[in-house]
Amino acid sequence: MTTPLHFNAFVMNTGSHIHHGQWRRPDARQTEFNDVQTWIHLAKLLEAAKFDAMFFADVTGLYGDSDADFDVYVHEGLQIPSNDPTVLLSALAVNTEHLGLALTSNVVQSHPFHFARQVSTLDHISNGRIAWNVVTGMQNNGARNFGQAQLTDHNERYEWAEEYVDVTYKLWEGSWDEGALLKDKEGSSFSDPSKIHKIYHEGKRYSVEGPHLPSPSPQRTPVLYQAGSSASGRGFAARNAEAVFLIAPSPAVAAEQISETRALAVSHGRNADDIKFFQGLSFVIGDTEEEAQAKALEYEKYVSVDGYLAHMAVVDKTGRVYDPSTPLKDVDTNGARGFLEWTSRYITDREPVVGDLGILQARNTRIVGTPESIADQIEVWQAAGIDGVNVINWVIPGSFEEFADKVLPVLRARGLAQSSYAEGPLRQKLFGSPRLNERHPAAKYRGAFATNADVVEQSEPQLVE
Ligand SMILES: Cc1cc2nc3c(=O)[nH]c(=O)nc-3n(C[C@H](O)[C@H](O)[C@H](O)COP(=O)(O)O)c2cc1C
Repeated sequence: MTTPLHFNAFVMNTGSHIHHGQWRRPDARQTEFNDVQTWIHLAKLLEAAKFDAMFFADVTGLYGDSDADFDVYVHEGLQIPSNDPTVLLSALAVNTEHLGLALTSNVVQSHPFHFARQVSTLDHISNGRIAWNVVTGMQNNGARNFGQAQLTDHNERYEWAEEYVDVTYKLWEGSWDEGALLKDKEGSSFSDPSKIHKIYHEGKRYSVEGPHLPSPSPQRTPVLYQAGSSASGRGFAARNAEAVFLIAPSPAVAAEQISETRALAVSHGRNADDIKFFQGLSFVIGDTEEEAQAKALEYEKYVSVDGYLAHMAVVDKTGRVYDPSTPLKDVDTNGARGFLEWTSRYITDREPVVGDLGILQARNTRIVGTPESIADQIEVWQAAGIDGVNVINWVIPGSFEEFADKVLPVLRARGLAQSSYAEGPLRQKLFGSPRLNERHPAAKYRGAFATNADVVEQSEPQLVE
């Protein structure tokens, strides 16, 4: 019995998200990222192809340890200019019916009371199709944009995230009981005060009285996405996430990360299959192997080595990207050292240079082949334990159009992709139930504030001004 995989389109509301340089291609429409119609068109295309969700990445600033190379970011359109996905999703919600809509929001960027309200509003607008990718950031510049001197220490960022999600869980799950919203015209009561509660959160960073202002949305808590890979990141994901993202270099590495995180989830009282794992992959599709290889070379002509280097923060101590001809052994950077070492080991027949990093990044997790051979490769990833794929694009909308037209039919014929949407909110489509299960840490807040004096009894009569 084969189990269908889930498919997300991994995008960002910007010109150059992952595969840097490709926006220069004549068929690339990511240059029209400011035009809402670009995204509406893509969302409709994805829905027609029965993708599970459209997943927007986001950042709060520029990459780089020491402000990296500002010129490179600007010339490459490397995540600048970029727009806020949270705002964009409301436009996509009213133009689609079944597609999941996932936003990324960093704990640094908005107060949890405000953020929880925005998400509840979106979940109402979309009839329960919202997911939240919880991130803590990797950018000093992104932290400085929100008044921090620099990026908060790694472990502390995840402690911060724990408090942040805790506030939102209290608001989403605990503040309003079921049946609180009455809209009772004859009885003259809009809502039942005995079923709406303040949360009185007092923590290290936040003090939030409540109640939550929106009434419960279809999912209450949005589907929770996370991509932590460090020990503290994986711990956070094991406790909180319902979907975890990997960009593992091979199925074997993915299998290891998946089994470790599943075991951690079990140690936190959850079931191993309470979390679904999505591997990021990009595809170059040809009708023959030769055609696919030729297309891959053609994509490589557009690769911006500088763009990949700046994204990886492979910059010297003054923040400049290295010249592509610099031997790797001469690179002294605080950026992606692991990838540098891996590249040095991979290229053994000549002196590896900085330019190799860019090309290898473009090839990383790329599958080149016919629809049939791509489906074979996806089966290998599934055997390693993944539940889904985040499809990374070269061009918008072409990469998704091709995947939908050529690869999905082959996957469908093998029982590896859904051919229709299940009923209900996004969580119901993914897990069979619209609300978080009772093993999730947010579930403990259901009914937890019922002993708080209810809102109306507690407040003093107010004069209307
Ligand atoms: C597929 C994927 C998508 C991600 N999207 C974002 C994003 O949109 N914004 C962001 O700040 N970080 C993003 N990250 C980074 C992760 O949130 C996380 O910080 C990173 O994987 C490093 O893990 P660590 O925080 O445990 O060290 C993403 C990571 C992956 C693998």
